[in-house]
Amino acid sequence: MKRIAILGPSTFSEEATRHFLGDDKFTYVSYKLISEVFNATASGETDLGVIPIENTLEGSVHLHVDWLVHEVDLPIRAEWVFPIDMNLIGFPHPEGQIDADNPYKHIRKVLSHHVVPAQCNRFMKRYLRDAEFEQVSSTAEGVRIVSQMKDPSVAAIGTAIASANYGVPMLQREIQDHKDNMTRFLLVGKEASELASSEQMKTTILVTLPEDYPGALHQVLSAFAWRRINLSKIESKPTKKKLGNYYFYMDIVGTLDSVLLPAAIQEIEAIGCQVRILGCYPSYSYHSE
Ligand SMILES: O=C(O)C(=O)Cc1ccccc1
Repeated sequence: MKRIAILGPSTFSEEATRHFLGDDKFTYVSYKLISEVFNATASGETDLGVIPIENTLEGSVHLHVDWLVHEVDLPIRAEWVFPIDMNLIGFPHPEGQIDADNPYKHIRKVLSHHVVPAQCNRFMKRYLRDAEFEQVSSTAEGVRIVSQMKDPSVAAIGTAIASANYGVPMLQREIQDHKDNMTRFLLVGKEASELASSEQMKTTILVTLPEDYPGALHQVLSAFAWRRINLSKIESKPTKKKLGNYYFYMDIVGTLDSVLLPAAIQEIEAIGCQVRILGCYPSYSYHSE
């Protein structure tokens, strides 16, 4: 059985991965830090790794994109999108509600993963105004700490599974700003995975433009445009080598097995762009069970 590294246990990554890949074909190996997920997969300790990469409200998880681009050489093998329901998890105040307007007034500190506050902004402004946010390595780690502290003034935001597994009560379900809060996950690994094919294939490339070439980005985009190749994402990111130097991270709808996409890539290389292919992989959309 293939081994898959995930941030976990009882995280959104685990929920999303079990939903898509099931429980019988893979062994899931939990790591506390996302850097450990990358390193385990790069060193061969696991065959594959799962990385949360982008959220509807927050956009890219920059730290994870940086790891993928700068720290490891792990091709993308699949992607899927999963709805994320954030939950407030903690102990109620022993004397009951201390403020008539706010049942969570007793909470002074909230622990969670760093991408969480942007997804629960409205709820936190309304009910957790006096609470300090403390970043921990995963949502489940926050719930684990709360379970040990048993202090009602410290709560966490995480999965329903973490609440059940760590025995910390669910104070309020679905506190995310938008009902359709989605996160995109990537499966990465050195070896091709034997996953079910998807009708939608995607290719991710990084493009560095030649310096002093006016209109280079326009030419890159037109190489895709006139072939009617769709880009589903384009983001500029610093190269980290020199201030003001950027590369473009592009998700392209299409496969390298086609005629058109390799031709477009050749065309942009011909104008002096550097192209690195991060992966060509099936993209799965979400279907509720
Ligand atoms: O900490 C987790 O539960 C994760 O899997 C990372 C994460 C956090 C918030 C939304 C999606 C993924």
